[in-house]
Amino acid sequence: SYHSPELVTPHLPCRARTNVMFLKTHKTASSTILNMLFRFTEKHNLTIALPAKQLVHLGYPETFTTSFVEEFQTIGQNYNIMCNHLRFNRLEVQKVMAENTFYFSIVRNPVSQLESSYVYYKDAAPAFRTSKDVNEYLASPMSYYHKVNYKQNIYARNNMWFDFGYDNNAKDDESYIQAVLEEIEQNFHLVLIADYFDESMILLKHALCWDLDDVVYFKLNSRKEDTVQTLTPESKERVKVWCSLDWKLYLHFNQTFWKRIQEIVGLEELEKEVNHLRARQKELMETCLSDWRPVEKTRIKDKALMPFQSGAASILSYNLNQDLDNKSLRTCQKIVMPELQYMSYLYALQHPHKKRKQLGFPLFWNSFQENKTSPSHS
Ligand SMILES: Nc1ncnc2c1ncn2[C@@H]1O[C@H](COP(=O)(O)OS(=O)(=O)O)[C@@H](OP(=O)(O)O)[C@H]1O
Repeated sequence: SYHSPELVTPHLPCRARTNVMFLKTHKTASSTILNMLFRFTEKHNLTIALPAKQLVHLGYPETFTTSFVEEFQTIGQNYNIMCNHLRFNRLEVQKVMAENTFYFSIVRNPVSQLESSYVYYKDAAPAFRTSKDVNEYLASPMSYYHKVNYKQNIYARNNMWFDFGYDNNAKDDESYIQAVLEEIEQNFHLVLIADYFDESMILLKHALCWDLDDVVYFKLNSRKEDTVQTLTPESKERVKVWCSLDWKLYLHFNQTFWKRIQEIVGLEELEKEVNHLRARQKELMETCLSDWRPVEKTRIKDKALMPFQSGAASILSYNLNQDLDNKSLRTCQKIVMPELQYMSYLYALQHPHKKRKQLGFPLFWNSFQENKTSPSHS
């Protein structure tokens, strides 16, 4: 039988990794991970590579270059964390991240990923805009997806493949796909699976030598039930053909994911730790939230916690408990804070002399300032 070194020396000491690059793919639970990495950045006082000037992403959908990073000219290859949306390009990313950086990403079953993408990017992608619903789109994608719109249609086909830096319209060729998968294996230490999110968090925790609290999260960017479209069984099969590059990407990394779980964690330990994670999450939700579940935008009391809305999706968020002490309030605010708000908050902290991000949200920054001194703010 297999003897890991842990059996001999029970708690092999390890040090938390603090140089981490996360490739934020689209509609894959990546905002939930970004929030986690933002909190980790603050906890350890790390330097994070944020979008330059008034950018909200690191140049996406353009291929990443260092010019998209705020103050790269002065900070150089000394960033600890990078996790905002970007289209991956190893050589340029390496110029930003410290030598011993841990690279990871996440993929999701393309069937649900595409449906989520369809609703969220309904207005942004011409192929989605001109079709009635996702089933109609999948019945004959080529009648909505045209070459002239390739650039705006990145969300409409093999979007994850595109995010990793590859051609999302490439031919489904076995040796090409193999070569890409091998390259991704080389560039990334770990690829997580959104469909097994809690298991992913435990694997990440082990790989990075982090604490349980570092991977505790509230689900962000989820949709109101009635904006989720139901795929017919035929549509589900069609996604696997229409997005065959993403489908093969997913199949491959789903396999490596479970191999890594067995090597690093073990199934028994995994179950135990997933239960711990869920218990801790529940505990935090009871402390932090006034409504147990996420609520839709019209019911969000603090406008500063309103998530960005897009397409035909109704994106949910949380209402905080009104009587939190200062310390809990700060913890709770951060764990529910939507991407754009948290990004511009960190930007103001790390680049105090630069012009603040103009997000067009109602006095979001002031609202957080007020919250610090007046916990009963609503
Ligand atoms: N923890 C966890 N577990 C499982 N699924 C989760 C989790 N967190 C977010 N989500 C789902 O991920 C979808 C949002 O993805 P992203 O945050 O990557 O979207 S975005 O590209 O940044 O806009 C969105 O999917 P849909 O609800 O299908 O749209 C979220 O519900």
